[in-house]
Amino acid sequence: MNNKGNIVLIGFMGAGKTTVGRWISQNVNMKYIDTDDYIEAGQNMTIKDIFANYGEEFFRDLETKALEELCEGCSQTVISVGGGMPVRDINRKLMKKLGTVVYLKAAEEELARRLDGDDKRPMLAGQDLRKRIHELIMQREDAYLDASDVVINTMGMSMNGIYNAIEDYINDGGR
Ligand SMILES: Nc1ncnc2c1ncn2[C@@H]1O[C@H](COP(=O)(O)OP(=O)(O)O)[C@@H](O)[C@H]1O
Ligand SMILES: O=C(O)C1=C[C@@H](OP(=O)(O)O)[C@@H](O)[C@H](O)C1
Ligand SMILES: [Mg+2]
Repeated sequence: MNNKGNIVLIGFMGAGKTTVGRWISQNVNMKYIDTDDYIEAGQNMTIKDIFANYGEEFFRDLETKALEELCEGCSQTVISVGGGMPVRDINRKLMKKLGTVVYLKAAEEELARRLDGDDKRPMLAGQDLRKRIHELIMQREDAYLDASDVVINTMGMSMNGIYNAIEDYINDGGR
């Protein structure tokens, strides 16, 4: 594990970053921060309202600022980020500085099942869900791979199994 002992969870919307991050913090002695929660608390506004009032670029700037702040003070923390975080070069660098970056993957049809009916994710609003998921994954996959130290295909895995896979990677020397 890198010397700050942080784990950074990345991946597409619905991949389980927030769920896995929360599970780890509840079952292992690590703190937990979700950058979406961190941004919402800082702005006193939901992600949906931030997008509606100020647009995507403003939100992306807040994401970069959040990572910069977390790089200053975080240790022994699981950090789940938003699905778009790895798209900016600077964010990929900041995440590598922050900790071991884990890319959580799930099949597109499973993501669609999980995200169907969601109204909190502006990047998916008002479009054919399956098509939108596919299109965004195609745009983002290279950034996810470039950002990550390890990829975990979570299909059929329990929370415990996902955590064990992360721990195995770190214990095997990780990064
Ligand atoms: N491994 C999993 N198996 C089944 N459902 C899951 C799993 N991970 C997440 N979910 C469900 O998918 C939805 C999105 O999960 P979330 O953790 O918010 O994803 P992310 O933060 O990656 O967007 C939630 O309803 C959550 O309960
Ligand atoms: O993929 C994206 O661009 C986004 C993902 C969301 O987080 P989750 O991946 O946790 O849903 C949230 O940051 C915002 O709605 C934008
Ligand atoms: Mg999340």
